[in-house]
Amino acid sequence: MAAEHQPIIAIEKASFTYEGASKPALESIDLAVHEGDFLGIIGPSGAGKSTLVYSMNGIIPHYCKGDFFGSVSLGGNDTFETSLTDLSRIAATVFQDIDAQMVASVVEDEILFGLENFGVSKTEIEPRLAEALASVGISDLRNRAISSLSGGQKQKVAVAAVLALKPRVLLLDEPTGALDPASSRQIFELLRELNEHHGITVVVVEQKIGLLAEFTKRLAVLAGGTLRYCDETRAVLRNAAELLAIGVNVPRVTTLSLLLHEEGYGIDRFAVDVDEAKGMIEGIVA
Ligand SMILES: Nc1ncnc2c1ncn2[C@@H]1O[C@H](COP(=O)(O)OP(=O)(O)OP(=O)(O)O)[C@@H](O)[C@H]1O
Repeated sequence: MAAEHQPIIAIEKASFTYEGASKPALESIDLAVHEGDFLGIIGPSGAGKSTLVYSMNGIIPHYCKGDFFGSVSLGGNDTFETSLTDLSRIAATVFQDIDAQMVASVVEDEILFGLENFGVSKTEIEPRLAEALASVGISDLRNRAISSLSGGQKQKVAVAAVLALKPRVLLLDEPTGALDPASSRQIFELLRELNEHHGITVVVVEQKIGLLAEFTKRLAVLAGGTLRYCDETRAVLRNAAELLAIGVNVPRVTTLSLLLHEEGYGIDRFAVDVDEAKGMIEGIVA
């Protein structure tokens, strides 16, 4: 296979059991993410979503103790054989608890910290810092105290700090968990911009199904440590009854399609957005 066609993340038969746990958090996961993908990961609480992110960025097996089977490669490097430092040059992670992730008290210092740690040369630091702030749209926050920022602004600082490191993959674990709907949407608009115009592969764990439906290209559904679906977002969402049964929400228009189908309206293709729902209802009325 030509190198450019190899997935940037390739997970093969990966299983992981945390030390002391009675059952695996991940079981026999096969998942390939190609460069340019925008993959959403969803599943009920305890499904293994964070564990899957940790296995993509090398925290598993390097940092979390437990039994790891199978293989994961990141940018063609086996995560088992590659140091966390080298892996972090390929994939940058924005963790669930951004307050715990922040190390500095002022925005520009937060970004400088990563650049200095990565050994970026002095002449390159300023342009990278300015570019990272600009690409996230927060150049005006450069000298602000992080403690004075809103949740959405902090999330953008966290994204800028990892973008300055020029990763090929951006991994985010519930980046909108603490945000209101408008700020959540802004974060996804930013992720789309980074994906479409900067060529960054995005993998995001997220509970807000409306955002996943609108912004992601593909969706992976985890439940009980196993991968139940992984396909184009719209194709996955059409499995409305199955998703609801495993505790995953679907867009409201998809639930409506399911209800109409159960009422005997013969819906053969469930709507996943408002336009499709409009077409479906016009069809029924006609
Ligand atoms: N450090 C740990 N030690 C032992 N078990 C753990 C540890 N971290 C997670 N687990 C267990 O592994 C399983 C998967 O957890 P994980 O955090 O990956 O799920 P999740 O889908 O991200 O959940 P949530 O949506 O609640 O964040 C759960 O059963 C959890 O209790």
